[in-house]
Amino acid sequence: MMDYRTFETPQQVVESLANSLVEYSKQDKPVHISLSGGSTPKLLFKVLAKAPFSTSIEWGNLHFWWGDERCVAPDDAESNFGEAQALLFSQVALPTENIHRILGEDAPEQEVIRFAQEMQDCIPADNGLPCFDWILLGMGGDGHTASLFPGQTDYNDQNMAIIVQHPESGQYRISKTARLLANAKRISYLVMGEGKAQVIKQIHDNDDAALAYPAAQVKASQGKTEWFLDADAAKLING
Ligand SMILES: O=C1O[C@H](COP(=O)(O)O)[C@@H](O)[C@H](O)[C@H]1O
Repeated sequence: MMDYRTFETPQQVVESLANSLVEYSKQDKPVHISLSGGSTPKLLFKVLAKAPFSTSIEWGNLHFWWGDERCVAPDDAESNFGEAQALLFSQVALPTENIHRILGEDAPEQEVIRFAQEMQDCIPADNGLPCFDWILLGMGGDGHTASLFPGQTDYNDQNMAIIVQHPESGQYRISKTARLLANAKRISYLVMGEGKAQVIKQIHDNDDAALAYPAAQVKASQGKTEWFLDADAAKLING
């Protein structure tokens, strides 16, 4: 059973996630968080960059990673890291060593190995795999999540990270695998806007196994999975 949380406005959705981040940061230990890319998390980054969140979060306890990265330079407009850096990290007291970016500018064949090794070295393992405390994922209009696309995702891939080509643009990306994502303690999908409402309805109404959407399939196998939606994204599931 999926946990759907619907909020009236995008601002309310991201404030709820930001409050979770405050709580995580108060734990007296390093907390490993994986961010989503694309356009949806921009508002979350902007809200976190301002008071009260910018000042109440204990940034030194938080370690940030990404579910996927485009193989571009960090200052490219397409860079998932670049977006978070510009909107959030440059505005708050986060130690630079707590930013674990995927090096999109490096050769993907080498970077996919280096990134996997960094996760293995830094993140406590469970079931023989790094276990993230919290993974935030987005969902594309085609039901993809991270850079796991419908029709080209191997849910049993034993690697931690893979090189992927975007099915339409051909852009190279590095993504966490479905198996690694599913090993997280908590997965929260952040989905906003009317353009995603139809896919949300399908995921809500159908058995996950019947759907080809990676966003329907990738769930925390031993943890909790939630959907954080604004009213527009949820408009076809809320009577
Ligand atoms: O390509 C990507 O798309 C998804 C969704 O992006 P959005 O722009 O519709 O929010 C995102 O979660 C993923 O990280 C990204 O690389």
